[in-house]
Amino acid sequence: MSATKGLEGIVAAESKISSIIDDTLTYVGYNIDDLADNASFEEVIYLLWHTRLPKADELAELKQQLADNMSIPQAIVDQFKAYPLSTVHPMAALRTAVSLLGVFDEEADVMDPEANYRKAIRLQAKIATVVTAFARVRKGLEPVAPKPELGYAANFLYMLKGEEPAAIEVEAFDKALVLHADHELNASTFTARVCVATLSDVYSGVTAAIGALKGPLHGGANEQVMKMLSEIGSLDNVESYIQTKLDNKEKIMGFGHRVYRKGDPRAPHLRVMSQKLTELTGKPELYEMSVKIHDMIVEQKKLPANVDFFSASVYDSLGIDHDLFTPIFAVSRTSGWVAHILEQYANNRLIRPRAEYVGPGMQKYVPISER
Ligand SMILES: CC(=O)SCCNC(=O)CCNC(=O)[C@H](O)C(C)(C)COP(=O)(O)OP(=O)(O)OC[C@H]1O[C@@H](n2cnc3c(N)ncnc32)[C@H](O)[C@@H]1OP(=O)(O)O
Ligand SMILES: O=C([O-])CC(=O)C(=O)O
Repeated sequence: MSATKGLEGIVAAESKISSIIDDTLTYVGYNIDDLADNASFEEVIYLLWHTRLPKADELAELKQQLADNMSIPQAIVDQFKAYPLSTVHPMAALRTAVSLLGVFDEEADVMDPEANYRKAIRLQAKIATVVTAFARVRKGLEPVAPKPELGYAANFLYMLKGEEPAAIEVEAFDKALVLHADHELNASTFTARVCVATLSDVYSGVTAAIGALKGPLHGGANEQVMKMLSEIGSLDNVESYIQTKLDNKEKIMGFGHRVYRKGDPRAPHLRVMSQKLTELTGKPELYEMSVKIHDMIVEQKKLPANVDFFSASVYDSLGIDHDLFTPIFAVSRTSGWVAHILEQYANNRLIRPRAEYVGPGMQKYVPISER
């Protein structure tokens, strides 16, 4: 037995949900470019959960179900108020709150497919409220109740800021949600599947996935990209900052990918949005800096940008706090996690690989007094 470091190239599950073949990403066979340009996030949720696009009445029903389930237990808001708010990261708050949602869901451990689907809707609906409520509570503000007549993306921005977003903001945010919704067997989705393959519950699977997404090698990279852009500060500083990092053999966040070689097909969509939004908000330098970084990394490291690189300047342009970028990724990816969890339950087998033992050979126990 010999180990493959990082399970690179190992096919660990069959899935009908999304595929990456020759650098092309599809959700259920629909090209991500097509979906990014045409589908709403709610349509994508339906697609991932039912492996087909919804008809008009089915989409209306899902939107209604999401709107009806957005409120969260007051106990979660009260918990937030008790946190050390100046230091707690929103991803830690989210991880804990999703676990708490499970505590308050009477059906949490009911394992039939209908109950699991109802939980999927509740979780997808409430996770937007959880993230926005935490974002407000830590600023000493009260959470804003969702408006049932708004779509998912608009409601998120409304609950975050307390005012209805402009159409262009909704369009950009909705597209970002579509682009982040699913991605084959990425680290957090794999984590979710491993968790529920023990027949643990949906909330445990998503809580585990949030923990995996939090790391800077995965979803946490978008916040780190913004940190880097803020540190660089101006177009003039890009070259020396990036060159120093490269000379020191440091990783540049938002670049590289385990699966894509030619490039992440989501990045060009985010790049276009970044250009448009930074111009609109009067911060075109942020986009120009991003492009300069991009060109240096592509030229010197031959590494293309991944989904996290241009999303940073997109979310910044939408006036979103930088440490909320990864929680927003989680809000979108919940749709994919849940799709994979339901798929895992439908054809389950415990996921239990082996480890190649590389420690010492057989040893004889030595009493503590003789060590
Ligand atoms: C949503 C997402 O999760 S997308 C990914 C988000 N993560 C990031 O943007 C973090 C930065 N990128 C990375 O760390 C990596 O590219 C990963 C984690 C995404 C993929 O990692 P892996 O497939 O394991 O590649 P690995 O980390 O082994 O890198 C291979 C080589 O490329 C280099 N490399 C990879 N990414 C980068 C980068 N962003 N900057 C500089 N060098 C890099 C590594 O240093 C390594 O070089 P070496 O062979 O000389 O040691
Ligand atoms: O697939 C991966 O390894 C990471 C990624 O891009 C994602 O989860 O969107």
